[in-house]
Amino acid sequence: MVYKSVWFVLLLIVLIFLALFFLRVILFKTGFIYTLKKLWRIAQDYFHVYQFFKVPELDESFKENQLFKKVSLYLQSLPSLEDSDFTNLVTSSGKNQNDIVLRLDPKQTIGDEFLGARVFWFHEAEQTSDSKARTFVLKIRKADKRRILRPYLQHIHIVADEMEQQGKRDLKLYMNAGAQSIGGDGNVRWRSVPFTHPSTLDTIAMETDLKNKVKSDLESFLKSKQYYQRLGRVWKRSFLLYGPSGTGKSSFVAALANFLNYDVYDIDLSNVTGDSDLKLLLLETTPKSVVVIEDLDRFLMQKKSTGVSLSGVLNFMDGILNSCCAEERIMVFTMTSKDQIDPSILRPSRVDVHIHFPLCDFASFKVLANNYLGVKDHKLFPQVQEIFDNGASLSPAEIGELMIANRTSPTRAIKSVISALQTDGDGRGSRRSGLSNDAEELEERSARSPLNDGLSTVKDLRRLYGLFRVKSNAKSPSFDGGVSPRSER
Ligand SMILES: Nc1ncnc2c1ncn2[C@@H]1O[C@H](COP(=O)(O)OP(=O)(O)OP(=O)(O)O)[C@@H](O)[C@H]1O
Ligand SMILES: [Mg+2]
Repeated sequence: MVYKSVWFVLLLIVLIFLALFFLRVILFKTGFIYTLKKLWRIAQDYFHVYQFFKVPELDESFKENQLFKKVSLYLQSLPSLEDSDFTNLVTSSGKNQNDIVLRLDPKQTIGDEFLGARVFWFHEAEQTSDSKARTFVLKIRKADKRRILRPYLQHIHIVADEMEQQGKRDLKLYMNAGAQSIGGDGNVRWRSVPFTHPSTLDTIAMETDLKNKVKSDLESFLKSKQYYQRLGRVWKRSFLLYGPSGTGKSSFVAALANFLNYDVYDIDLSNVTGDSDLKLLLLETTPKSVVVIEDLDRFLMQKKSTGVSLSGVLNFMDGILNSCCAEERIMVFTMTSKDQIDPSILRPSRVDVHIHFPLCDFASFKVLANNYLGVKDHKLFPQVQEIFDNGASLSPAEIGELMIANRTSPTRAIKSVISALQTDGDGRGSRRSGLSNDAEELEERSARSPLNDGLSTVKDLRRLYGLFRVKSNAKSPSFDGGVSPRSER
């Protein structure tokens, strides 16, 4: 009898173990618990009163809503986005296109916890006449609203700003769309594309001292909000980049934007209808941006019939507008030479820093050789240095193109640069003086052993790319900056 009851107890224990095992499988390996939780939440939601707050992508004047950008960034950081039933995986539109980011699906709702309250986010896409306006909607319990709404929005700002500083924000390049696209529903002054220019301050061939000065100037600018406020000055910094074509002015603008993690607003003055249009363009830029006007000298000298006057440009540079919409902005103006420019453009405080971009010297050549050919030193370097010392020079763009065309062989690349410097490098310090004419060039090319089948001289390049070099002195680069700068004139 005792024997039988022992067997019975053992059987019972085994059965209980089996039952527990299957229960565990059912609960954890299936979605049973998850479904129960979800049903419980739906039941809870049903008995609460909610308020909805919309965050549209564009405001009433079709400007980008900054809060929309921040919410978009903030939602990417939420673990609930990753844990939700489904979400969108998209490749980043930023520099690293291999990055995969999570994006809220239009049919998706995700939750977030803040100060013990639960809030929800979802998307709402409204189809207008010619564009799809996106809106984020925040769903918050009425009982929690008064307590958490403001701190929650502040929290979003802080998290999004931190993510921006860590470079998680995809930069954008804005271009002024021109008169034809202004007016009407959904039309905007600025059109944007992802900004993916790879140029950095490290890849720019520039005197090391000057580069370090630029870096520390930018770093101190970023930290000086209070300082500028105390001085009663607008927190902005203006740069004038001047030098011959192909010396790296545009690449430097891109490098600035990458260094600061700022968007770029590229103003094409020939697309601006008049002074007021120019003002409105500036009004519609956002903080943390580099606003660029390229080839300002060419525009001012051509006096095109765009309606933009010199005073319009001056107002743009430092006018009353700055007080309301130029905070935390870098303004950059590029030109080939300051010689023909109206002195009022260059007056102190209108442009804070003047940077000269000269033709290549030996130091810049070495940076280019390292960047383009991966060569830090080479037996031909002394010969190159001698040619530079004798006064020959080309633009970094011309030297860079020769290096790209011959990149499979550093020796061939350097030889082609030497040959180009001797024939095209202003003729100074080479066997001939003055610029070679085409007959001499042909004669010389037939006598010269072919360095490669492709591009060997700068003339080839100029024919190919239509590069026209403006002659200038290959002086050492200069940096003229400071909060109260001097004009070099
Ligand atoms: N200082 C430099 N360092 C590195 N690369 C350079 C430099 N200057 C020119 N390059 C290379 O040459 C090309 C042309 O340069 P970029 O467009 O920046 O010249 P630019 O001064 O703006 O010319 P332009 O006045 O004609 O607009 C770029 O691809 C860039 O990589
Ligand atoms: Mg340029």
